[in-house]
Amino acid sequence: MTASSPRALVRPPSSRMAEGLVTHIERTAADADLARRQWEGYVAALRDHGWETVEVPAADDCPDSAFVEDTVLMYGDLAIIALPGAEERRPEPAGTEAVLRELGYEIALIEAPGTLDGGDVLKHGADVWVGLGGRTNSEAVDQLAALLEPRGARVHGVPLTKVLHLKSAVTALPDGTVLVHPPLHEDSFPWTEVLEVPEEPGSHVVVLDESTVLMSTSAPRTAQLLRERGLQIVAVDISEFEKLEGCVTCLSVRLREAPGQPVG
Ligand SMILES: NC(=O)NCCC[C@H](N)C(=O)O
Repeated sequence: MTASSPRALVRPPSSRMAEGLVTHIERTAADADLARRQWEGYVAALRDHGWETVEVPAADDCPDSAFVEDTVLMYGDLAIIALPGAEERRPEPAGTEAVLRELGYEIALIEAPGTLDGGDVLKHGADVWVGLGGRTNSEAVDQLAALLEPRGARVHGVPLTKVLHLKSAVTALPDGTVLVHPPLHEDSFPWTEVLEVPEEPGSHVVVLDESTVLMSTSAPRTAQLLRERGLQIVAVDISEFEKLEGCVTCLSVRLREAPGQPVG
């Protein structure tokens, strides 16, 4: 990998992943062995597109620990370690924090009574939108504002009623267009550049580069829609993680600037 290769944190799934939390969907039996193979396929897709992956050690006693996105919010060379909204997930961020300290990132901690899951944070440019649902609260938004506004960010709370996390409902294309599946639209959504997608998983993309996005194989009509807009689509099967209310963004954390490197 070159010094400028994009990097992402990933975390192997727990053998107990089928015991993970579900909130807005019915529980269906997940296959942990298949989940492991799907996770390996997801990591391979990142690597096949030039990404370096950095593994956070597995936490087998934490069923939801593959959803590493929820444990941290990255902002340049600052890593803001989450305080998960669900008690069951509170042990997870320690492993992420240790890896990021080792890599030399500046570390800040969300502190009680603030709670935050990283899946509630959507960034584009200087804007940082934070979902206010069952996991992230307004005290955490205040803490993020105190940490990020001095760095030029604009932090906005976005109340949620229909989904687990903000990025369960919306993510952004490389050009900033926000994808939303209409039944999950909230009156609180502030975006004007919006593309409606025909499938719920269709609103979840990981931006691999300016013309390529990774998404789930469970959104084929959305994939076609995005291809017609000129995007390359990398589709991965994450069915077992979707059974635990996960999506493609949950399984990785993009590490932008390595400490000490010029801000890219
Ligand atoms: N960023 C995300 O959307 N993470 C998905 C977390 C799913 C997990 N079963 C949970 O309920 O916390």
